[in-house]
Amino acid sequence: MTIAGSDSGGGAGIQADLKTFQELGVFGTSVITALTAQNTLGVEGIFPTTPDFVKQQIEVVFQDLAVKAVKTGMLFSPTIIETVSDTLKEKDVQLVVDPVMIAKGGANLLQSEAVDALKSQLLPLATVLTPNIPEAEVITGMSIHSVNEIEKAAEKILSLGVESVVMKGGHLSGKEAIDHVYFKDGSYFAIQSNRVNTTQTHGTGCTFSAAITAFLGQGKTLKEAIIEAKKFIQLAIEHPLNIGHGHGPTNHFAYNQMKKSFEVVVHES
Ligand SMILES: Nc1ncnc2c1ncn2[C@@H]1O[C@H](COP(=O)(O)OP(=O)(O)O)[C@@H](O)[C@H]1O
Ligand SMILES: Cc1ncc(COP(=O)(O)OP(=O)(O)O)c(N)n1
Repeated sequence: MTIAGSDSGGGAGIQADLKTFQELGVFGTSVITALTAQNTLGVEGIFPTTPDFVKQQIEVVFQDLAVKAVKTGMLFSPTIIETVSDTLKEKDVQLVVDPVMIAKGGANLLQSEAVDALKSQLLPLATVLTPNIPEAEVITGMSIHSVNEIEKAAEKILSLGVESVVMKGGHLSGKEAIDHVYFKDGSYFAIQSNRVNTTQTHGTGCTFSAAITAFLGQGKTLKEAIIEAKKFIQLAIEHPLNIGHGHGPTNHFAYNQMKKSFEVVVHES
């Protein structure tokens, strides 16, 4: 299940999640928290769903279908976060939280007053949190520029009650795109791939977290799911569709077309 906003342009949000689920052979269900009028150039409008209707969508799906894993994306407001948290805490599922805050074009996809609810209500339910660097900075109140600061921020995030955190390196510079993964039990690994010099990165975070969710739903361990999701997003970025006039979407077909010839580098400590 994905609980997220709709991207009318199809590159991020619910649409990216369902395309990822489909490519990975997983039956996707969706709970829409907001409609956005959006394309590769930016977000032009946001129309949130009422919290009661968000709850109704979740309950109706759970009453009928055996949901194995859930991800959250754009949740927009404190009341939607409270509703999603209250509803999910009754369910026995693995939860991937992508703390979507600001779109690449600069639009606010999470009201600033919603950050407290995210931290206090949703994060304690998360199997894994997948912040990019700016999101990790908002959650921790720290500024993050080095691996040392990434580790300190991860410790702070783990203290909020999440089981594990993937500190995504997409927003840093360097020849490699490195994601650092920390677990509550103190274990750690990092996954490294070549940084692609491209503007075709709309929806990278949504696609990556949806792939983790799909692999968890198929029964992979969290570590296996994160590593395989990194392959999915790397191939999706490396083979862009080159559509639209702004930040184009990633290519959800690439993993199935090319995965046999590709591995990412995993560092353990
Ligand atoms: N230019 C890039 N080349 C290779 N991998 C990237 C690139 N940009 C992002 N990634 C990867 O895509 C995933 C999503 O990261 P990121 O873009 O930081 O998330 P978000 O969309 O939330 O900002 C991460 O695994 C990150 O390492
Ligand atoms: C409806 C919706 N949800 C999430 C996002 C942000 O997605 P993300 O994967 O972080 O990609 P960018 O916005 O950074 O390209 C969105 N734009 N719309």
